[in-house]
Amino acid sequence: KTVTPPVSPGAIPILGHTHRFTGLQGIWNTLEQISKFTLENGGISILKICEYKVYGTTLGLNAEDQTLIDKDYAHAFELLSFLYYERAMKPWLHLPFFFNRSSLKRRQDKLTETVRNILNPCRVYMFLDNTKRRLEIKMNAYNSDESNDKFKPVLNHLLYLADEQNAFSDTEIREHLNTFVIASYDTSTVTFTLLLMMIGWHKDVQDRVYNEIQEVLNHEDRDFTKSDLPKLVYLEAVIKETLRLYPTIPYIARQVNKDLKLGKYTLPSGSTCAISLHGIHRHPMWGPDADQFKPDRWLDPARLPNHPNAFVAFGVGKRYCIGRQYSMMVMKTTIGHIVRQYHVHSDLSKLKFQYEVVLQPIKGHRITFTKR
Ligand code: HEM
Repeated sequence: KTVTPPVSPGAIPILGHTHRFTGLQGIWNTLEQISKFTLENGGISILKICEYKVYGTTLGLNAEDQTLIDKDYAHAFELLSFLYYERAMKPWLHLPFFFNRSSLKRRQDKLTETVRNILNPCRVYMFLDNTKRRLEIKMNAYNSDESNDKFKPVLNHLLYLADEQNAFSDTEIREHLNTFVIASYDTSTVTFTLLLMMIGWHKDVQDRVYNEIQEVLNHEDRDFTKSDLPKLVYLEAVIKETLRLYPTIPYIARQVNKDLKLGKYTLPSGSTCAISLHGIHRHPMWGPDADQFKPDRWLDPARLPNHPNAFVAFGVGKRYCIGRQYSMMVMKTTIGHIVRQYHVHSDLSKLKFQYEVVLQPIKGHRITFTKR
């Protein structure tokens, strides 16, 4: 489904997280390009931007390259995530006996196969200029100066380690790439959408974000540098508060490997345990205003719960999100660029979600930009 809202003069409609994979083509490296494209076409999908970031950083693909993993790969992932949710909602399918005989299992196997075949390292090799040549050129450029800041896609690292140190098989490379893509694109998209919704609705918050950015950049028209990002303290508080109220992954799961006593209950060894991150973030330890959006709480340690796992939007323990730091940088930079140039508008009262593996805004997530 491609949803294209009407363009009203002076306003730039951005489709929040509309139906994924809208079929729009194009890459937007800068907001100028985004807004130009938006105005010409009536709307863009935030997902498309995040998708580009993910494919770019994971695989090093540019605009032309992306055709390799366009609709089939993306669509298969989307459906897989939905099937996972469908199984979770049907307790009888939790039992392997029923699940293995179900049409859901057959669909899952087929989609898994699609994903496997598309992101086959051999095909990625071929795609990167038909041979490894381009990859080698890239790697030489990177290796010649370790201290430079040049961007290295994950794929380059993996292939390099595989070739030079025999560290990974093709299958392992493929599985790692899949993990990166699936763990990063939808989470980033939804978080980005929610952030825009929050600052679009809370004008006072948006003004403070804007003022902080102007101060950190010294009112100069320049890009952010690495050293600017830690200074965006209020913006970080806004990001955390958004993720606290709406953890993009509302539940995580763990396998219980020995009987675990919790109060008067025992979780038996071998069972799978779902942990509600949403529940932890709304727990009374956050105070009577746990349900309210108050970024200021992050600026005063005395207002935060005295528990190391009170904020778990990026998970907890050994399987904690490895993209956390990166995500914070991306969110700060992207929101920073948008707020510098645009007023953001949204209507939070109409926002509706659906629980899937990643929380899905399904209604009321229209975001509008007007030029400052
Ligand atoms: C705002 C964006 C993101 C959120 C909210 C998020 C959240 C999470 C959560 C809740 C987990 C599960 C941790 C657990 O089970 O305890 C996770 C795992 C993971 N995330 Fe993220 N994530 C985000 C972005 C990213 C990005 C951009 C990447 C890649 C660069 C990434 C890579 C991963 C990987 C590889 C795992 C699996 C780690 C493991 O099982 O050891 N994530 N993430």
